[in-house]
Amino acid sequence: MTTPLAPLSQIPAEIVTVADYISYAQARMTPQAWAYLTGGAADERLLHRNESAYQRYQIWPRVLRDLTAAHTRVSLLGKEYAYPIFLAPVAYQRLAHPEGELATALAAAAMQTPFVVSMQSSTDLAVLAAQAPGPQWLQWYWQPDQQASARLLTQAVQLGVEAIVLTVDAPVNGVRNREQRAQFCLPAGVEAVNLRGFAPQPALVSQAGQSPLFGTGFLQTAPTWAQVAEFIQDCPLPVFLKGILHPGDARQALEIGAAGIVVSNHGGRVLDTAPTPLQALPAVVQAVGASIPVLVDGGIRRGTDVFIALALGAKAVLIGRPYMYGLAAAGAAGVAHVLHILRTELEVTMALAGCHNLDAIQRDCLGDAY
Ligand SMILES: Cc1cc2nc3c(=O)[nH]c(=O)nc-3n(C[C@H](O)[C@H](O)[C@H](O)COP(=O)(O)O)c2cc1C
Ligand SMILES: CC(C)CC(=O)C(=O)O
Repeated sequence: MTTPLAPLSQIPAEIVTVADYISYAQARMTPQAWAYLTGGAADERLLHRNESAYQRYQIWPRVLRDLTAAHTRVSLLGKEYAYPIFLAPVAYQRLAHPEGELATALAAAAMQTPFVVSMQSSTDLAVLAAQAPGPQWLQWYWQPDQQASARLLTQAVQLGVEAIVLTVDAPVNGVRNREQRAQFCLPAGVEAVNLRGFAPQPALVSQAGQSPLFGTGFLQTAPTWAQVAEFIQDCPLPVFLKGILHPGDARQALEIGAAGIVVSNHGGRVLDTAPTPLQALPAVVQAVGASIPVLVDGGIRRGTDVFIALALGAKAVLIGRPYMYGLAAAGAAGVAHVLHILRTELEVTMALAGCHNLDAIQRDCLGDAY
């Protein structure tokens, strides 16, 4: 087996797109970690559809508009962000780079954009808060251990976390065949450090003849609407729900007091036959109206993709794998460069589509989907 290369100390001039990072990232990870990072569920159809969905739209060029005061600022929950491209929660980032989440947090701070830290972060939340000054949100999986949950939430508030992003689409991992084939497991030294002290989750039973999931106790850790409503009510921070696709679920999220929604299929890692976020987005936006912000993630690889998502009603987007490619290839500099590439592409797209700010990006900027 070939040993992964060391991270790049300088970014080569030939890396000019997100896709250019892929081969550099792969050469710097073990095949097992690569399977975890890039894989999707089952046959990975959705993983590919998430990206190809963006190719169904065209963007109308509009000419001769005044762009002298153009900007990409976006207001969310009473705060202004420089541009609408945020970093999605990705677990165990020390699989990609020895500095893991700390490198990502430093890049996010330098690039002035929120980093949603995964609850399964391989770096301590306190270390991130102490060493990286940028806005941090915390992704959350509802936990049956209420005492440990309350302790972590209190700590997050004290550390200045600005919002909670409660992931609701993965009560159980999808069937991840690529990970299984690669026999992925966490290497020594990479663990969910913020969950130390939490009661262990029941294990899935996989003996022939026994129900592998139902009745094992595993789903006792899966929350219901009532538990999420209670969580939102008790939480001192605004709570986004991540992993909503159906407009009925979006309405229910609004009813129970969610501060926002992330339309997502978990990057194609849960149910391979789910709709793409881009397909689901317009109906979700219609269901909740202007009352709460709707964000979207999954398959965004170009600034034009960001533009299309905004035109279909998203307030901002999140990226997952793109910044992990940057992280694996070149640490904090790679993450920052990926953000810079996408931000540049978005601004160029806006200029060519005649949009001087994000409010100008509307549905009629797009040609019909085919
Ligand atoms: C390796 C990996 C780990 C992830 N870990 C989490 C996680 O801990 N919590 C979560 O809510 N979503 C997680 N996600 C999903 C991402 O937050 C996001 O929804 C997805 O990556 C977006 O799709 P994209 O990778 O095409 O940008 C993970 C995704 C990847 C690729
Ligand atoms: C620890 C995992 C459940 C993190 C995750 O959400 C993922 O791998 O997609």
